[in-house]
Amino acid sequence: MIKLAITTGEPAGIGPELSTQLPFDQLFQQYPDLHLTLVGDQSWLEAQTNEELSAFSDRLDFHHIALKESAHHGQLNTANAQYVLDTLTHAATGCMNDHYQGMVTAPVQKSVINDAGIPFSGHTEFLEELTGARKVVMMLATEGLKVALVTTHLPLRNVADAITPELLTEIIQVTHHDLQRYFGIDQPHIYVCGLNPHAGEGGHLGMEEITIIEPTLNALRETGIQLTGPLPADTLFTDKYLKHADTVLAMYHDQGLPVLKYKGFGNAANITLGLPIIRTSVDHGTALDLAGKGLADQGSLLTAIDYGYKMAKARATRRQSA
Ligand SMILES: NC(=O)c1ccc[n+]([C@@H]2O[C@H](COP(=O)([O-])OP(=O)(O)OC[C@H]3O[C@@H](n4cnc5c(N)ncnc54)[C@H](O)[C@@H]3O)[C@@H](O)[C@H]2O)c1
Ligand SMILES: N[C@H](C(=O)O)[C@H](O)COP(=O)(O)O
Repeated sequence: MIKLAITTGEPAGIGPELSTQLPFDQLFQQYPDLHLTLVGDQSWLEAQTNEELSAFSDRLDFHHIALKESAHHGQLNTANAQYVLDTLTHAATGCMNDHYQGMVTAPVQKSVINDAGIPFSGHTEFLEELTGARKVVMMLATEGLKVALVTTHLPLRNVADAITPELLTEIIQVTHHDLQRYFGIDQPHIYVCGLNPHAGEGGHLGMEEITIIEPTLNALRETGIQLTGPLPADTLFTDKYLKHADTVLAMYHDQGLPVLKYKGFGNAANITLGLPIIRTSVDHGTALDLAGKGLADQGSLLTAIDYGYKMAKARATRRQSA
């Protein structure tokens, strides 16, 4: 069995309805050895669907974690911030001790967790710390394009200072390793964006390409990693380059993700590389404007389940043949 935990996310957002209104019949036919556990407040979750979920009890169950206060669609409540984190902790520790083979996360509202007084910048960073991973990488994937990020949830003002040879080296090594490990790409070819407009215009529009990015890529090429770049980010995202790229490495969140989401929003997944566990997620946020209205699209959650399942299968196969 491949057991995936689905953390149902911010209770006021679209996560609970997406998780409980999945086409379970179809999913369990498509993946004959898939088992799903919905992690969250069982009463609140069951209230989001008209379907009798107990009909799938051999393949679907709940791990109940009680809300601290009643949830209401579209209304954030700091009292439930710790509940959200508890769902993540349950799923991640369950993955670490092999109770689950992976976790798929519905969206959380980062602001309400911070408003509750708990510093939180995202699942990616939270899981890096919780699992003790050395370095993780945020990568979003859709059909025909994967984009990994050097920096994640960082104010733009701080991005340039954060890009060091050490960080860039670790990010590329993790990306290279996990493209091999989970995606079966023997020699991944990574295309790297510059940081500055026109990749620095020969130093006239910024020096980071010359002082940091080029020397780091050169050193990594010596170790056998296939790298092209740094290229100007505006034209890197064209077919001429993308048809050869196994992944594009963007220097910061809004350099890479708008392109990925323009291409694949609703059919993309967010995958955390470098963790000792498998974690995939949706490509969207809590969509408080849609919560409870039955308007939220399920495509990304289905894509995240698909990636999570296939990654877990790849790992199981690897372990069997080891
Ligand atoms: N995986 C995650 O946990 C995750 C991902 C992105 C954003 N967020 C968080 O979500 C919160 C809201 O972020 P935002 O407003 O930038 O992004 P958002 O994705 O919640 O909303 C952006 C737009 O996309 C629409 N949308 C989102 N999901 C949709 C779906 N499934 N079907 C149809 N339309 C959908 C929304 O209605 C809105 O118009 C923030 O706190 C952010 O940090 C969480
Ligand atoms: N950066 C992600 C996106 O824009 O889709 C999102 O904020 C989720 O990040 P985490 O998986 O770290 O929560």
